[in-house]
Order: sequence, then C-alpha cells, then structure tokens
Amino acid sequence: MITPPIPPDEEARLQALNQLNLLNSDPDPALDRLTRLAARVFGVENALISLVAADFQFFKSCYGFTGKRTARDVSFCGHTIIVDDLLVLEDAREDPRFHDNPSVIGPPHIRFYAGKALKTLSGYRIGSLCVFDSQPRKLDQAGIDQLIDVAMLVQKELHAREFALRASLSQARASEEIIHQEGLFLSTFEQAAVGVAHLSLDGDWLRVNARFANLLGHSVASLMAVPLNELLEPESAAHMIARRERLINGGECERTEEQVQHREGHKVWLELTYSLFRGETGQPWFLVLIAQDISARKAAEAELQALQASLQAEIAARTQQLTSANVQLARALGELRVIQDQTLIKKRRLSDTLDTALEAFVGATQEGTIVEWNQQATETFGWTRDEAMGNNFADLIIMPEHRDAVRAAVRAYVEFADLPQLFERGEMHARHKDGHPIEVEKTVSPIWDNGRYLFNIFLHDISARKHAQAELRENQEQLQTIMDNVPVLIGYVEANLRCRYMNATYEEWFGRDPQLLIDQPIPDVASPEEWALIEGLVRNALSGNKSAADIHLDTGNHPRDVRLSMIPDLAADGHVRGCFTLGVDLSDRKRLEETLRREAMEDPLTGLPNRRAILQLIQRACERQERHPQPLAVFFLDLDGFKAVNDQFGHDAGDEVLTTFGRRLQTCVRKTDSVARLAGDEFTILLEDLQNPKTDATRVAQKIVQAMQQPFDLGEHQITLSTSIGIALHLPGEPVNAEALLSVADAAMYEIKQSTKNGYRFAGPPEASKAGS
Ligand SMILES: Nc1nc2c(ncn2[C@@H]2O[C@H](COP(=O)(O)OP(=O)(O)OP(=O)(O)O)[C@@H](O)[C@H]2O)c(=O)[nH]1
Repeated sequence: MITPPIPPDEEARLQALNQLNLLNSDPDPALDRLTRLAARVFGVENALISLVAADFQFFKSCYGFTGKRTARDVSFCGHTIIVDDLLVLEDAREDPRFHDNPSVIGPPHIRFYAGKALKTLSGYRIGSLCVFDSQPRKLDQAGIDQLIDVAMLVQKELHAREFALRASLSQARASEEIIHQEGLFLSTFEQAAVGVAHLSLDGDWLRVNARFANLLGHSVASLMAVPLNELLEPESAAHMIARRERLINGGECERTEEQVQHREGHKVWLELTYSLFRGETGQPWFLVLIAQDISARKAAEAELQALQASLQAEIAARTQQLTSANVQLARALGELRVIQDQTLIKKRRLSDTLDTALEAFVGATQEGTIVEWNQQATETFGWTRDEAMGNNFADLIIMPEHRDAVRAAVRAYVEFADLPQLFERGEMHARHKDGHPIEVEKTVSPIWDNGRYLFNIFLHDISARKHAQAELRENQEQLQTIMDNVPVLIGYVEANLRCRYMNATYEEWFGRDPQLLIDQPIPDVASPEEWALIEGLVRNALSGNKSAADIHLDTGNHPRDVRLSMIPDLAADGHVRGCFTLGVDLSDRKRLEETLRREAMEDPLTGLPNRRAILQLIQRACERQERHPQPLAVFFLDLDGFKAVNDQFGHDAGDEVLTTFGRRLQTCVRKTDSVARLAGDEFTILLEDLQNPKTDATRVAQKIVQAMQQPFDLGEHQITLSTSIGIALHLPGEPVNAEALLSVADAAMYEIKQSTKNGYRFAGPPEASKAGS
C-alpha cells in the first residue's frame, strides 16, 4: 500500500476547506441527492462525497456506505485529489497503491473505484466525488463523462455555499469599512480645530460643529435656531447671498473676515471661508463654511462631547440598519452600493473640508506612513501631496533631532496605550522641505482603525506669531536695559497700591532688590516714614492728577533730595489703571546750589558774611524797623597800617591778622549783631535793636578800640594794630538804603583815618562825632 502523497498547496488547501465549515457538518439533502444519483447512474453499491482533512477524510454525503470518516493515509480520495483527471481502478487488488488497503482486503472489499477531485472557487482540491463497488468493473468514456458531470453538479453545490459564505464575509467587511469611514469623517469634523458648518443652498444650517457654535457663545442647537444672516451685519448678510450665488454658478471658494454677533451681545471677529460641495454629477449639494476666531482661539470640548454622543448614536443606528441589510445577498448588495455612494460623498466632504482647512492636516499610520495630506500641509511644509503620500511623516516634517522622541511617543501609544505629552495640544518645531524649522501648534488624535491606529495630526504654522513675540521681547529687553541704566528711579504702582515694576536704580538707592517689591502693597514694603512722605502723592496720582514734590529720603547709603513725580496711567475709558513713578536725585544739584549760595554771600578767608551779604542784612534790618521801630547802627572799620604787616611779615601773616581781627570784632558784639568783611582790611558791623543809639554804638566802638590793644600773635612775632571806625546811625522812619548808609559810615571812617586814626567817629555834624582812642 502506498499512502497518499501531500499536495504542494496543502496548507492553503486546508485553510480553504476549513473556511467552508463543512467538516463534521450535518448531512445535506441536496448533496445526498447527488450521491444517490451517482450510485444509480453507475449502478454501483456505494457513492461518496469525501472531504480530505489534514489526517482524516470526512464523508459529507454517503450512499450505501455507512461510515463517517476514515484515516487519510488509507484513503482512496487522498490519491484522487492529487491526480489531474479521474482516478479509475477497475480492480483495486491489481494496483500497488491499494492491493493491501484495509478497505480492499476487508470490508467493504473495494474492487472497482472511480473518483473525481472537487475544487473550491479558488481551485483548491478539497475532496472528491467517488463511486465504488465490491465487484471489478470497466469504465468507458461515456461513464467517465457522466462521472465528471455529476462531480461538476456536486462542485456547483459546494461553490454555491462558498459563494454565499464569501458574500456574507464581503458584506461584513463592507459594513466595517462604512462604519470606519463614518467614524473618520465624524471624528475629523468634530475634532477640527476650526469651526465648520454645512449650509443648505438657501443658507439654512444643516450641520454645525461645536467649535463653530462655541466661537459665538452658542450651543450647536441654539446657534442652529438663529438664521446665519441675523448673526451678520446687514451689509455682510447681503454679501453672503451674493457669495452663495457666485459659488453655485461655479465661482471659486471665498474667504472673508466678518464681525459676527456673539450670544452675549458683543461682536466676534471671524475669518469665514465659503465653499460649495457638489454631488457626483456636479449638481450643487450644500455649502461648507469654515470659521476661525482670528482674535483668540477657544477650546470647545464640552460642546464637542454632546455632539459626539449624538453622532455616535447615529453611527449605532446606521450600523443596525446595515446589519439587517445582510438578510438577502442581492438586497444587501444593492444597499451596499447605496452606502458606498454615501461613503464616497462623505469621503469627498471630508476631503473638501480638509482641503479648505486653514491648518495643515496629516494622516499617518502607526508606522508613520502618510495617508492624508491636505492643501494647507503643502503650503506649510512645501511638499506636494504626491511627494508626501506614502513617505514617513517623521522623516518628512520633523526636525532630525526630534524624530526619535516622536517615534518613541507613537510606540508608547501603540504598545501601552500610554498617552504621551507629545500628543497634547502644544507647540513644536516642524521641518520645511527646504530644511528650515517651522514653529507649529499641533493637535494629535489617534483613531482605532481596523486593528491598528491612525493618527490625525493638525499643524498650524505659528512662525509669524513667534517672530512677533520675539521682537516684542527684544524691544522690552532693550527698554528694560534703558530703564535700568537711566539714573532715575522708575516704577509703576497699580490702582490697588501694589508695585508692578521698579527699575535697577531702586537697588542703587536703597540697597534692596527691586524684585522683592513686585506685587507687594507699597504701604507694606515702605517704612512708615517713607509711606508718610509719598502717600499723598500716590493717592493724588491714583485719583487722576499729576503730582510732584521735592522730598528728602533716607535711602540707606546716604540721604537724598529727590524730585518725585507721579503720573496717572489712564485707560481709554478714563479710569485710572495705576501710576508711573519718576524719582530724580537732586542731591548733587542742591549741594552745588548751597556752595554757590555760600560762596556768593561769604568771605572765603574769614568765613564772615561778605559785602553783598551785609548789604542784604542792613537792608532787611532797615525794613524790619517799620514793624519794630528800634534804631540801628552801621560801623565801617579799616585797620591802620595793615599794609606794613604784609610787607614785613608776608601775606600769610596778613591773612592771620585779618582772620583774628574778624573774630575779635565778633567778641565785641551781641550774637544777634552781624560782623562782615567788605574787602582787604575793611570790615562792617551791623548793630540792631538799639535803645539809645548813640550811647550803645559808642560803647561798642570803645570796646573795639580797647580790644585792639591786645597784640596779634604771629608766631615768633607779636604786633599791635589799631583800627579806624566810622559810624552811621539809622532811625525808624528814615529812608531805607543800605548802600547809602554804608557810604555814610565809610565817609565817617575816612575822616577819622585822616585825623587821628585809632578811634571812632559818628557821621553827621562834627560836634556829634568824637574820636576816641
Ligand atoms: N594779607 C592780606 N592782605 C590784603 C588782603 N586784601 C588786601 N590786602 C592788603 O591790605 C592792604 C590794605 O591797604 P591800606 O588799608 O591802604 O593800607 P594801610 O597800611 O592799612 O593804610 P591805612 O589804612 O591808611 O592805615 C593792602 O596792602 C592790600 O594789599 C588780604 O586778603 N590778605
């Protein structure tokens, strides 16, 4: 006996057989009729339809023979399925393959055997139709043809089952594809980062995504309750009608910027893109309206949630419809055609929506292969759709240094369902075709698609925005540098008295970090003394008035005289947002002024008031007499023989004498009186509040003359000098002229100098004056 050989396509053959679900199945009346027919046609005892499995053969239909299965290695049919034609044995005992086969040497004692292989629609030989008998027989050509005919009938029955099975499988796959496409469309429609709406040709809402409604402060339902033209300015509504007409008449998609009514009453600036969706025959179906908030982007997840739920219910309902459509193949095929048309429309709607989107859209498989690429992606990255499709998205649009991270993120998601940070809405660097980096805002949405993930990636080019932000930052830094380097204290106080800014001058003045002030209430960070100094100014400025004052600040290092100015920061509506603070250090200027003032009024050698100062003092004293009518006296003094001191002892010795003379004069008068040096060795004394002018003046003059008797100490030498004194009295009511009064005293001094020197003389008639020594 020879065991049946294994066919070369065994594995595929067994798979085809298993898919038919016929092994070990119940008898089939149609097949039983055919085996009965075969036995009768050939007048044999037995007819079988056998299916050859991996290690047994199963008798799907038997006529005569009563077994259900036998081992494959003793089977006749195992041989039948490997021959191209029929296997015909007139007497099995004479064939080396079968002469000792258990079915030959034992029951059913097969002698005659004729079998024809049965093939599946794909050509796999899964079994055979055979007839056999316990008596040897011959089979002529007519018999062979008949056996082939009956085998073809059996094969046709099997094909009918296979066809039904395939149709059922194909229907199931088509249903899955429709559900998938529906899900893809809805997911994209709802996840679009822009507002999307479909409008009837009359401009009525058909479908609005939550993003669109959210832009206008509406829910989808409430927005759809308001006609679009009522949301627009009257002029814009008229334009919209004209725009619709143009699109219907074949015009290109149009983009416009409109002020649209927000539900809360204000207007929102939106960029609106109108396009038209046409059916397969070109007839206009509906309008697609894309809206983008061009003032600010706002999330709308909450609204999306509700709409998604209703759309999912719609998917479930449709799935139910499709399931019931599987009852009859013909009907199912018809419905399939309809649904395929709908799928096509939705695909085109999706594709149109994506192509008019203002964001780049890239669809990629979990291996990274690009399967979707819209027009905006071409504009953003430079690759045409044809160039991009089929390529790896990381290689194409991710900067080389980020590719490993992106691939790891995708792997983490696919293998562990771990949602990496990379998928969150955020910013990243993408890569242009020419290699330069593009800053983009990304949204990544994984979708479960038929046993694997697809990634929907929305990318929005934000390079221009980033560039503007960088420029702004640079300008702010430049401004900050200037502010920190001007020798002026600059700050900003908010209306709630909190400090928002203080420049580096603050640290220079107070030795404290200005950052410690930021956001702190000024009354808390200033000392009580400082706050008392500036509170009035700050509050005045915060009530809208400019204010300035010179204040004396104890700034730690050293006290400063500061000119503090407060300028209110007024908003466009007139309310006060805060105030700018400018502090200019006047200390140096004040010191200089003081020096100049002193130098203008003081004699540098003796430190006594100079000529200008004593003239002012005399003038004011005379003016005071109007309120306090007390007489005063002016002395004009000149040292006698002073020139000789210089000549004999030198100029320094002369200076010493002058200084000592000044001090000596001060000891002769009251603290309220004034001693001044006019020039050279000329001095002046102003005596005020005299009771008896002449007597009082005489007493002072004599005191001076006496004081001059004391020698001047010049180191190794001592000298004695005298002075000549002219005295002018001024009584209340007399004309006020300091220069004239001084001249009068000078003239009196001159007279005594010309006569005796070393004495005093009153101005006026000779008898009123007296020389004293
Ligand atoms: N050491 C010194 N000498 C001065 C200063 N200013 C003026 N002199 C000198 O003071 C002298 C004053 O001159 P006079 O008053 O004419 O000389 P005198 O010797 O006092 O003459 P009589 O007044 O007539 O007694 C001059 O020699 C000046 O050069 C000064 O600031 N220091």
